[in-house]
Amino acid sequence: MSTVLDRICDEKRKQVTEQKSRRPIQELLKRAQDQATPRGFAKALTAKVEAGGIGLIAEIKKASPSAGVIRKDFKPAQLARAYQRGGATCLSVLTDQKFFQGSDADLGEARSNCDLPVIRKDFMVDPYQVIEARALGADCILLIVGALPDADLASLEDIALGYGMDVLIEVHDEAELERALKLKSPLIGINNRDLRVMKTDLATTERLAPLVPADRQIVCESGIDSPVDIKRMVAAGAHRFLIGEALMKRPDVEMATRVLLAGAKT
Ligand SMILES: O=C(O)c1ccccc1NCC(=O)[C@H](O)[C@H](O)COP(=O)(O)O
Repeated sequence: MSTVLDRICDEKRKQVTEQKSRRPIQELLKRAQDQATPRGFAKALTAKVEAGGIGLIAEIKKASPSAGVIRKDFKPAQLARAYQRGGATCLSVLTDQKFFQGSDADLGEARSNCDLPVIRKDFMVDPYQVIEARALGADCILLIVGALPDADLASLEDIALGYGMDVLIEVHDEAELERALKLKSPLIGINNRDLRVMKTDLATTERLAPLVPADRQIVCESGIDSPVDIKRMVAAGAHRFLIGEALMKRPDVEMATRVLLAGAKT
């Protein structure tokens, strides 16, 4: 039976084929080359954690397959500024249109309105999208182990690293973690959301975190809703967090970010 992740990736493959005929790769390569150096996504997270803080990747997410529309008043520039003022270390911007109601323009708008490093949160299945991410200014990309064979993961990772971008490698179980550890990137995202059945369980991080070697950095992803959740995940060994819905559903995103981070400290 096909899962939501399968459907999203199939759709991506179709979109990329269309995009390649509309915008030739040469044009993208030139734009990617012309971008300023990436802002240092992993480095910013590590600096925050080494200073004793929580490395928060705050997500700009209008809608999702699991929640439907999360935020009607959706202005990426304002949200980016609010997240930065609230104490986020990095931003995640969902650029998928069909399933998340995001866009490439959201990424540009968010990034140009703050100083934070930004991950292009999308479903990468083709080198074209990685080059496109850099052409849009992204500082990091996401690779989902469950979506791609090892050889594709390695080649997409190499392209991103070649541009000086960081790569967040996302896993959901032990077998995917084993495959992730064959790659070069230190950032290992443990997704608490099972993308096959759309259920979220923080016990996923508790189970997998002890299996992540000390030279890799865990990013705890999805389903974090409160300071209590953060403290529970810190106890499991995670100090970097990717949080979307819990912040996006609050009218005052800056205050919600502050409250979450302050509560996690006490
Ligand atoms: O969020 C979804 O419903 C979803 C469905 C299918 C594929 C990916 C999905 N989410 C992407 C993410 O990784 C999350 O947006 C991110 O981890 C933040 O999660 P949350 O804090 O629970 O919004």
